[in-house]
Parts: sequence; structure tokens; C-alpha cells
Amino acid sequence: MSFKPAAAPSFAAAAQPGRGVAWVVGVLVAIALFGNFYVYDSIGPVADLLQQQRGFSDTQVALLNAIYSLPNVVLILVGGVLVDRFGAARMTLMTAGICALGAALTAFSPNFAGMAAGRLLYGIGAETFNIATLAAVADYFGGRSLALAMGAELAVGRMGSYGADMSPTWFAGAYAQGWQPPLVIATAIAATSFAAAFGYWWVDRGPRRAGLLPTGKTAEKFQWRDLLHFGRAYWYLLALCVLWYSVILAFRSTFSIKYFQHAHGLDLATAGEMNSYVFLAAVFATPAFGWMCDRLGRYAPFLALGALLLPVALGVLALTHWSLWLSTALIGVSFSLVPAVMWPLTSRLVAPNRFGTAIGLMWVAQNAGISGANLAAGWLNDRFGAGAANPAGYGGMMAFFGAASVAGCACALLLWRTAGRRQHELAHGG
Ligand SMILES: NCCCC[C@H](N)C(=O)NCC(=O)O
Repeated sequence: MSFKPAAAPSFAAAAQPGRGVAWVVGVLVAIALFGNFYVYDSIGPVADLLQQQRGFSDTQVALLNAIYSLPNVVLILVGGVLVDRFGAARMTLMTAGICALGAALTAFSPNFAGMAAGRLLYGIGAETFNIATLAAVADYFGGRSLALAMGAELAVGRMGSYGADMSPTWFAGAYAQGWQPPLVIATAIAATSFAAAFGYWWVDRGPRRAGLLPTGKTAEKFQWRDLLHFGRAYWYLLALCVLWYSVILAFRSTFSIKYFQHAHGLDLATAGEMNSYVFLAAVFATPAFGWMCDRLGRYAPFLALGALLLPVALGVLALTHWSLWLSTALIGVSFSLVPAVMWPLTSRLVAPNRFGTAIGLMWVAQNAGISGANLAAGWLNDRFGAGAANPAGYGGMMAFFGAASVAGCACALLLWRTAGRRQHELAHGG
């Protein structure tokens, strides 16, 4: 089995596609990513409506996002192999199609099982889609501004998340009609993502036929024993990745809007808007923080700072009546800083020819964590009867997120102690 996860810029083609074509591909992939992230975050804004109008429990709402991650505990590795085998453009197109079908099934299903099947289908497509789009950027920008191009693509994806949170304001008429029209809008946006993926596939045929793109023949053989041979610092990073993403995604993408409505008395549009600022900040701050760390040549201390801000923000939210702006700003900095540092730091802690395996393993564990965190939070809310009539019932969920984020912060500090010296951050390790 070969495995060349796309994030690894492991080739430097002698001849490359022209800059013009690269930019066209970059824009098309960005549009496709925007749509993909919008659909991921489309459940949070309708969570309260799903409960009021369809009688869903919090566990059911949680399952709609957990089921995205569940198949990817295995599929990420398969997805890497498929991208390798069939090329980034074909896999982007194929997975964008699966995502659009999943979004449609979610929006038009008459019952919970159908909606869950739709989110499952969407999840099956989406994480491999993420790998394929990273591969697309590596194909066209490898050897020239790759980090900046990847940062910019991630930033456009975050705009999709921002759009989903702003949708109660932008599409107030649709939300006034109930839970379904907002999900139909998400389906239309997924169709646009598919159209952009089709455009990318179309443009890509020329350079690929001209032999200007990697063929996959250089892919490394995947060896199971490779998984065990990373240094200690890598395992701290993996643990942080699991804990931090589990909290941030299960909270921000599933429950925060509903929590703001019930525990802090905001209406749906204002709650969505408050949540959206975290994503909006990340659009600009993620590339800026990446640039700053590159300039300073320091990563681990900033990662520790980003990881620390998450439990502080959750504490402010759960234990005080201070302005929601403060916790939003703290989470916004954390949400921008941690991804900006995590992926470049990974490339510094592992040897270049093991970077792909390192990322693949991190995403496998991360998906298991996100899934588990969503289900645990939903179960806790149901167990303690959380809702508009009982805001205190959210205490269990907030304590759980707080504890997980403190554990993540401890991993970041251990990482800093283990491999956070300037000389470590310059060198490739295990
Ligand atoms: N689109 C939301 C889920 C993305 C999960 C993905 N495995 C990942 O970690 N992406 C990087 C990021 O910071 O979003």
C-alpha cells in the first residue's frame, strides 16, 4: 500500500504548471473549500430549531456532527491512498460530489435516520476532500509560497464557517420558515463547491497530460511500524491535536450557538453572529500568526499560549457574567494561533519523508476525538436536562470541555519542555 498524504510537499517538479493556471486552480479549490466548511458548520445554527420542531435530543444533534468524524477514523488513511492513486483533481471532484449528495440527503430526509445517513455520507466525502485539496495546493504551489498558499486556502475555508454562523442573519427569511430551508441553502452551497471542483478537474487535465504534475510513483510505501517510531514530542502534539480540536469543534460547530441562546439569553441571529467572529478572526489571524512564527523561528511557546487561552475562555464563559466579547476574543486567538502553529511545527518535529504519515495519524486520532467529544457533550446535556428552561444543565458539558482543554494545555506545555528549544524547532526529528 502506498501512502503519500497530500500535505507533504515531497516533490519538486522540474517543470511546473504556469502561475496563471496555478492561480485559477487556487481560486477554484478555495471556492470548493468555502462550500465544504459551510456545510460542516450548518448544523449548529439549526440545532435549536431541530429540537423545537422535530423534537431531537442533544444526543441526536451531537450525532449529526459526530457521525461526520466516525468513518474517518479509518477512511483518512484510505483517502490518502486514493488521492495518491487517482490524483488530487479526480478525488476532489469525486468527494465534492459525495459531499453534495450527503448535504441533500440531510436537508430532504423526513426523519432523523435519513439526516444522520446524509451527514455520514458527507463525512465520508469531506475529510478525503480536505486531503485532496491540500494535494491540489501542493501540486500547483509546491516549491513556491506553499505555506502561504495553504494558509490562504484554510482562511477561505474559515470564511465558509463564518458564513454558516452568519446565515441566520443573512438568510433570516429562510430561518423564519424552520429548520429545513437553511439546510437546503447549505445543499445549494455544496452544489457550488461541486461545480468549482469540476472546474478544477477540467483545468487540471492540461498540466496533468503534459506531465507537469506528480504521478504518485514516488509515493512512499506505507509501513505500519513507521507509526510507532515518532519521538515523544510528536505524541504530545498528537494528544494536543486530539484534545484541542475535539473541544473547539464540538463546542463551536455543534453546541455554542444553542448554548449562547439558552445560557446567555441571545436570540438565534445574535448567537450565530457572536460565534462567527471566532471564524472571522481566524480568516485574517491564522496566516498572520503563521507569518509571525516563521519570522521569529519559534513555535512551541505560541502553541502553548494558544492552548492555554481555550480553557481560560471556557472558564470565563461558564463561571462569570463578563461580556461574551471577552471569551469570543480569547477563543478567536486560540482558534487562529493553534492551527497556524500546529502544522508547521509538525513538519519541524518529524522527518520530511514521514510528514504525511504523521499528519494522517493525527487526523485519524483527531476524528475519533471529535466524534467522542460531540457524543459526550450531547449525552451530558440530555442527562442534566440542559435547555432554555434549565441553563444550568449545560454545566456538565462546560466542565467536560474545560477538563479536556486543560489536558490539551498540559500536553502543549510538555511539548514545549520536550522540544520547544529554538534548536529543536530548527531541526527535523523522528
Ligand atoms: N472542516 C472542519 C473539520 C476539519 C478537520 C480536519 N481534519 C482538520 O484538522 N483541518 C484543519 C483545520 O484547522 O481545520
